[in-house]
Amino acid sequence: MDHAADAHRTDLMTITRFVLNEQSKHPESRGDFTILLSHIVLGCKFVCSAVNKAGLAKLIGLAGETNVQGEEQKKLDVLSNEVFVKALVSSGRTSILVSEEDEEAIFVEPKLRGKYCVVFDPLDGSSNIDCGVSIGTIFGIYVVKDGEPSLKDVLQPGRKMVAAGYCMYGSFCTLVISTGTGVHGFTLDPSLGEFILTHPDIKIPKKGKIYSVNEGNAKNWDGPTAKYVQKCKYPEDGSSPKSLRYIGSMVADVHRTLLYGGIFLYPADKKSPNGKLRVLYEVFPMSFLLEQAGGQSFTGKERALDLVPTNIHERSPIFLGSYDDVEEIKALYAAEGKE
Ligand SMILES: O=P(O)(O)OC[C@H]1O[C@](O)(COP(=O)(O)O)[C@@H](O)[C@@H]1O
Ligand SMILES: [Mg+2]
Ligand SMILES: [Mg+2]
Repeated sequence: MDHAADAHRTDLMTITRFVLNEQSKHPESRGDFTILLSHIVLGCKFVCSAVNKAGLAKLIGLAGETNVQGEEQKKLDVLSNEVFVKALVSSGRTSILVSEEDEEAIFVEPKLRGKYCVVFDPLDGSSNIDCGVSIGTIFGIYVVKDGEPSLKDVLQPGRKMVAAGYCMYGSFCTLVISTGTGVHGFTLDPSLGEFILTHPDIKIPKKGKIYSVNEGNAKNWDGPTAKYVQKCKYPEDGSSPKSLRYIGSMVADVHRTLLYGGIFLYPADKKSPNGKLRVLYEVFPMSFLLEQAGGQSFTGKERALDLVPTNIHERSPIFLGSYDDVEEIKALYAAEGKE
């Protein structure tokens, strides 16, 4: 799809108009989701602005340090967490929040409660903050069951999410979301302060030419991962080797995978048998988006969205990307099971 040409046809569709259009397809809807999303969008704009100023404002000092005015400086991930917690609580549409930055789930006080639970990584790619490389925010949304909210509302398989998305703070600011009817990408116009639909109905290429993994962990990989990466470099069918791209920010690596195709891996290894990435606010939202775009996501054992987490910061190995590329790694794990 020619996204540049499509951007013209979208007639300056802002994210607010887009979500209101979606809402009008559900006559029973009372606009709760639209309000929640507008608060998430506000959080993204706020963090985007802080990220853009970080190099100058010395926001990237260590948490607890003081700046020249004697004010306490906050690390960007601490600041981003505060921004999102405030934005989500003040929406009046959430009951439970799970953030990478908070050890415990946050239960919203009864008078501000609403029907959603939001799981999020307020700032993903922390190792890239200080050098100005793309970082992002990842979020997933569940509906809270009736009655007193409890951890059971969040410890659910990823397929139960009603929406997921991420915002990438890169050379421009991009917000990618899915409410279960395809994946749509918006780009922030800084002069308008509006996210404009630039990438409607994103579909990941069926097969890609890029693999993305931290190869520094290779000596500890299991057989199927090692075999897969070997095949990327030395294809047995005589085709060209895949290119390696690895930014080290999941948001940026997954965004490129979504647009260009290929595979992103954060596998298990001998040192980290559950991999590194967190199920609720990294693996699930990205898997939801990739499936909605026509790709796949696999843990080495099962479809990632079928996992049932038992604690809020649980980790899982992850292989996600183009349908055919993920099929190949699935076949290698299936073959290992038969050896
Ligand atoms: O440095 P490594 O081990 O390759 O890990 C990179 C991964 O770690 C992360 O930075 C973890 O996320 P946080 O920065 O939110 O902790 C991912 O964005 C990225 O995919
Ligand atoms: Mg992260
Ligand atoms: Mg983080």
